[in-house]
Amino acid sequence: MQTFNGLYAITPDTDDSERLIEQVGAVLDGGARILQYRNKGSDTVRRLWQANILASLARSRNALFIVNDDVELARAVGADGVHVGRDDADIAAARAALAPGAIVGASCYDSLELARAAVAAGASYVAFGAVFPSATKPGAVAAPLSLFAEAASLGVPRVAIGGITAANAGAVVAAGADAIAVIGGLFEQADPGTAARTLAALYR
Ligand SMILES: Cc1ncc(COP(=O)(O)OP(=O)(O)O)c(N)n1
Ligand SMILES: Cc1nc(C(=O)O)sc1CCOP(=O)(O)O
Ligand SMILES: [Mg+2]
Repeated sequence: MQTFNGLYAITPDTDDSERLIEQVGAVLDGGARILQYRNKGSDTVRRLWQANILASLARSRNALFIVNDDVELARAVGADGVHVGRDDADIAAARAALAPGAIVGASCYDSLELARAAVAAGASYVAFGAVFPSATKPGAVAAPLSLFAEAASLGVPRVAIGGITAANAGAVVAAGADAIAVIGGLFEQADPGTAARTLAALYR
């Protein structure tokens, strides 16, 4: 797998494809190394269309492209991988459905035990969150930053998610997160490109 670290941008739910493409282009140009297509609201046709365009955009910037939840969509657009949580496909099934070497990321919430099990099941990276209160997912469980040091021995990249912004991301990086996954801290900002540049700089 190409080095998996840095700014991990996750798309907001939107039907406005034109704006989404413009914002994602700016975020990739700002230094995001990984892009996740996450869209819980649009219909299947629009999701396929958006995912295809964003996959090309990510490829053109040498960024990894991951699809949230939907293994079939990941296959259909030739994504680098998929991200699954507790309500999604299991890790082994996702891996079996994708090309050899595909990335399968796993949500582990606030649980080191879940992370150990995910790695044993073949996860390529583990994600802990929410590290800060998230307006995108207000009900998310709170995950302490101490998890990142505790998970160092797992031997896979550790991703932080939830409420991450330019104002608090330094603490997450200092705690040991290999990547910071961000929605609102990019796509709810007046200038997503500048926000991306600020967040990506924490890994340089
Ligand atoms: C990088 C990353 N981490 C966590 C999640 C959350 O996944 P999940 O718990 O399945 O919740 P939904 O995103 O599907 O609402 C993620 N998508 N990406
Ligand atoms: C999709 C998601 N998963 C979370 C978890 O804790 O597992 S928090 C979250 C929302 C992330 O968006 P924002 O950067 O706007 O807070
Ligand atoms: Mg999910």
